[in-house]
Amino acid sequence: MDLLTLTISTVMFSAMTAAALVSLYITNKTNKAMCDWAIAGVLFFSCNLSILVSTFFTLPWLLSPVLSNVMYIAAHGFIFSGIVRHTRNENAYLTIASICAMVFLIQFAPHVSESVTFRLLTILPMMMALNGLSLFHLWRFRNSSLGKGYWAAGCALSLFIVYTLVHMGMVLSYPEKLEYLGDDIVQTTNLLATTLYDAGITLGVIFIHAWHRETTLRNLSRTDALSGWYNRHALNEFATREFARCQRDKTTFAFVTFDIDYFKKVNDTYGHLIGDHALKHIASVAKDATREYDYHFRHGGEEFVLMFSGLQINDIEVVAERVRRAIHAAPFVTPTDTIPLSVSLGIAAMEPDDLNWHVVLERADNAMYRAKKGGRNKAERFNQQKLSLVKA
Ligand SMILES: Nc1nc2c(ncn2[C@@H]2O[C@H](COP(=O)(O)OP(=O)(O)OP(=O)(O)O)[C@@H](O)[C@H]2O)c(=O)[nH]1
Repeated sequence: MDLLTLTISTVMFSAMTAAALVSLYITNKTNKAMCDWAIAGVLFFSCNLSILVSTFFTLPWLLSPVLSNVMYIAAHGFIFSGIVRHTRNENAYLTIASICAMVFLIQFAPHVSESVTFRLLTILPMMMALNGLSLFHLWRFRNSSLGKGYWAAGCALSLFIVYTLVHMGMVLSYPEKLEYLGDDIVQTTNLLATTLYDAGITLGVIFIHAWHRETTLRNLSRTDALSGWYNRHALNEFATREFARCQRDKTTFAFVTFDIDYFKKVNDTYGHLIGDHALKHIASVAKDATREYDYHFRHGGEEFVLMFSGLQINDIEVVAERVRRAIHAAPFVTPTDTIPLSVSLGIAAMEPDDLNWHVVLERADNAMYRAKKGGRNKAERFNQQKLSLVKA
């Protein structure tokens, strides 16, 4: 393929990737990372276009190569900024502005302004540093919940960093052959590598975006909108998995269920809106009284479920009592009133012949029922004999 055809293909390809990134941003304008990546796509396209135009017309030196190089570095900078936004919710505009200013000014330096080789040898390391920072960020956050979406962008960045080193090697090996445009191996390889990088990084950021959406939707489908705790659907998923794991590892598996006492009275007296706020309040106090890695579910209405694995039953009783006390000690305060709240709790652990988690939950519910019968605002552990007495 001759260089002109290759250049035209590169321009067409970058136009398509820019259009894809801009379209993705338009479908979700709140996604700031995608905004940065869309800008990067447009900048890559503009650079490639300026190379194509300069094959037909002699552009002013300030436009090509000076501004063209600045745009190319800025494009890599916006990829980096999008990654920083995605992982840390910050932008990297100051870094981009500083590097672009440096690239702009450096091209006026005596040797650099006259020589393509010098220009490349100053710009390529900066580009490599930007891509290295992007890669470092993805690597640092690889174990986060969104980390699985990073591998494609990580591969594209790694390969391009390796190529940049090769490019620098070629620039040093053939300095006399380097024309800004010309039918030589450096130019051809560079256009091919740029196109491949464009494809790789575009697929990479689209994959990050898609994985983010997938994770958000999955979390939404598992979350109860009012309390922010997991919902019934998630209970089914996590309890099935944990029960099987605990049975296999011969470790403890237990539920603590709790229900708000006289909650109907709260709704009847203050209305459902205040009732909803009271529910949120209870969820927040109970969550603070337990550990981050315990499982918290809203089972429905005003009933909540805590799930524990690997914790001794006596320790679970201590946690249940802590939850009860914390809720009792934190009445719900409205602008006009202070509403005292309490909960009744039931505790039950897995027994050796249990076939599934449903029976454990049923026992915890029975124990909770006993706590209600026994005066409320208390925690009861499941006890077969006492249950018979309650039922009799
Ligand atoms: N505001 C609000 N109320 C709810 C929600 N879900 C269930 N409830 C209310 O919770 C109340 C439950 O009442 P009951 O089952 O009679 O129990 P209780 O009044 O708490 O009495 P005990 O449990 O026996 O102490 C009902 O008034 C339901 O309408 C909700 O999402 N928001």
